[in-house]
Amino acid sequence: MQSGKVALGFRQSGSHRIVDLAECHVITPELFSLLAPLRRLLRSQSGRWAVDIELTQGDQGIDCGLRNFAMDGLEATEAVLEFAQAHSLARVTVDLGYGSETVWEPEPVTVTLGGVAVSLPPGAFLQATLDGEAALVAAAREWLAASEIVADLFAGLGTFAFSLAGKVAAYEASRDAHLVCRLAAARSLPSLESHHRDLFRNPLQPEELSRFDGVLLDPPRAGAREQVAHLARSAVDRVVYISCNPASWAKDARTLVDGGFRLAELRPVGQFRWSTHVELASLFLR
Ligand SMILES: C[S@@+](CC[C@H](N)C(=O)[O-])C[C@H]1O[C@@H](n2cnc3c(N)ncnc32)[C@H](O)[C@@H]1O
Repeated sequence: MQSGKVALGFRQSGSHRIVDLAECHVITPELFSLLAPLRRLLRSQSGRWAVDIELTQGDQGIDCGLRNFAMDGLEATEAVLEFAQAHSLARVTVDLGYGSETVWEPEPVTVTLGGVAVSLPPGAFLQATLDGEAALVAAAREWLAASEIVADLFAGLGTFAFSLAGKVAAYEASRDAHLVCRLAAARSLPSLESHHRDLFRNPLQPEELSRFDGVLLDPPRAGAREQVAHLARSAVDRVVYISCNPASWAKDARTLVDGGFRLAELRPVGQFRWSTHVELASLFLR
């Protein structure tokens, strides 16, 4: 955004250039319909800004997070509130470098995971699309149907944990995500326990893993080198590995195979249409 001129869209592949979106067949029509009003809102701000905008469809409507957005003074604040009200947004948060500040949230925002409403912390990780999420969850449910107690590692808000049939112990490093998962589980799914844990620095040890008859992991792009090394040395014989990065998945898969696992099934999930990005759902057995 530069003195009244606004380019609103995604970055061009391999570049910092923003491609100003005229149409988009990737995001949902509901999200796309917000782009014109967002352009008007951004145009009302003075100066040169690179604003990061995050739009999420929650149970109550659209959650809009604005980062590096100068909401200085009463007029700017009123413009944001009018924008939120006019478009029936579920929430607007503004982050000027000190964390997300909620400026509009008539009702607490939730997302429903496995039938359970879970509070949505601003900026929390969610799978990018509902159908991508459904395909990944279906694979996990199928492969872990007979498991009585499952560890869900890198669990986030509980996308998988709330959808699995047996008892689940969820492990997650983000405090916000762990706390909302714990709260929703206490209210609606007592068979789910949520643990706050950094699995890079403090992965589950082979003896801790021995109480599980299935382990699901869904790490960030870097993969889960330390955790997978412990899994390879554990007594666990069923691992469901969900990955957003085939390169780190391949390295971790090598470690599992060297530890005696075989790759029983692999399902690519094209969650990001018209991109080369692919998610993997995989089942390792021994
Ligand atoms: C790809 S997301 C998956 C989240 C969840 N499984 C889902 O489908 O919504 C990876 C998750 O790993 C968490 N994470 C990142 N580094 C971590 C670490 N060192 N230990 C534990 N969790 C971590 C992130 O906060 C994020 O929630």
